[in-house]
Amino acid sequence: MSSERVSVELCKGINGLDKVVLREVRGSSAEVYLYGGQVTSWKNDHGEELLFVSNKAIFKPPKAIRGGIPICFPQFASHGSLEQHGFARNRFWTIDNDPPPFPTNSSNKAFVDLILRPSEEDMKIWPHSYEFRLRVTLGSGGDLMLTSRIRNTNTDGKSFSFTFAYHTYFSVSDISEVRVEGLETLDYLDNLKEKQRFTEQGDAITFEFEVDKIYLSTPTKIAILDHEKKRTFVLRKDGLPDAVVWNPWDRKAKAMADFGDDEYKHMLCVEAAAVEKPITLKPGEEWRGRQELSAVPSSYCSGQLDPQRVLLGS
Ligand SMILES: O=P(O)(O)OC[C@H]1O[C@@H](O)[C@H](O)[C@@H](O)[C@@H]1O
Repeated sequence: MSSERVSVELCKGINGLDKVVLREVRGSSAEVYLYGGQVTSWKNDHGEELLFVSNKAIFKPPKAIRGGIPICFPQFASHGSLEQHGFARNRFWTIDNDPPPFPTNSSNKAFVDLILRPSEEDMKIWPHSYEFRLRVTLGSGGDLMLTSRIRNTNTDGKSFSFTFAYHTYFSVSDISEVRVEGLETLDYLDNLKEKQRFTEQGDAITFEFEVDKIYLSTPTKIAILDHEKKRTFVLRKDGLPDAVVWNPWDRKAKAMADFGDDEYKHMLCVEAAAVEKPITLKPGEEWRGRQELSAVPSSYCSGQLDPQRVLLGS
């Protein structure tokens, strides 16, 4: 799994949990815990951490790791009868050494393939047979790509439906200096208002209090601008029409045992998701959902991403 250009190493992480470390030749890296199939670190070629993981994160089952990129499957949040965000994030995944071929070319890239199949206990709470294959790839420019392939392997002829999210926690310098572009004017369901539907106003999204919204039918590209860090995250997605934006703010932060009281200032979740319309698979069918993250240095001032706004002077 390694070449002279890139490396992929299986080693022990916190509490002796297995993790895979991906390294790219220019120095960027990523870490993936087999517990949860969860990316917990993504660093650029200066060694700067780009994802948020709480200082109070508990790296111990059954609690999901607070930060990085938890996988929400087969249920997003409380949109169903399963535990919050489903169970994939607190199961042990295994390395898949012989995955079916991928259409994308991963040569010269550091990647790892993981797989999750249901245990007998899982079948009691969600009575479906599936294969969930996750490929995590670190691109040559340090981009981080996650591709999920979920296949219905039921032998009883039954379809199943699920909701899904890559629950990405971005590390930001100061939440009050952050804006999200690409979600303006869209409809969203507000989790803080009994999932009622509203329409976002025209401006880019900024943060002054708790936010927990599911934006619907979003564009494939969303930008998260961190003015203080002079960094822009670009999230590209495929197969995932929705985008969740979450920051717990101070009151909810205090209520979470595995999250520091002030840490809400330094994180923002923007989650490529399929929530409003669950994905349904017949036996033998496979679904794919892809998220690609890049972090680019920027000197963006408000509105510079959109030349139209600069012209209008708003
Ligand atoms: O604490 P958890 O289960 O990891 O969930 C964190 C948050 O995850 C977000 O995706 C949800 O929209 C929020 O409602 C939820 O509070």
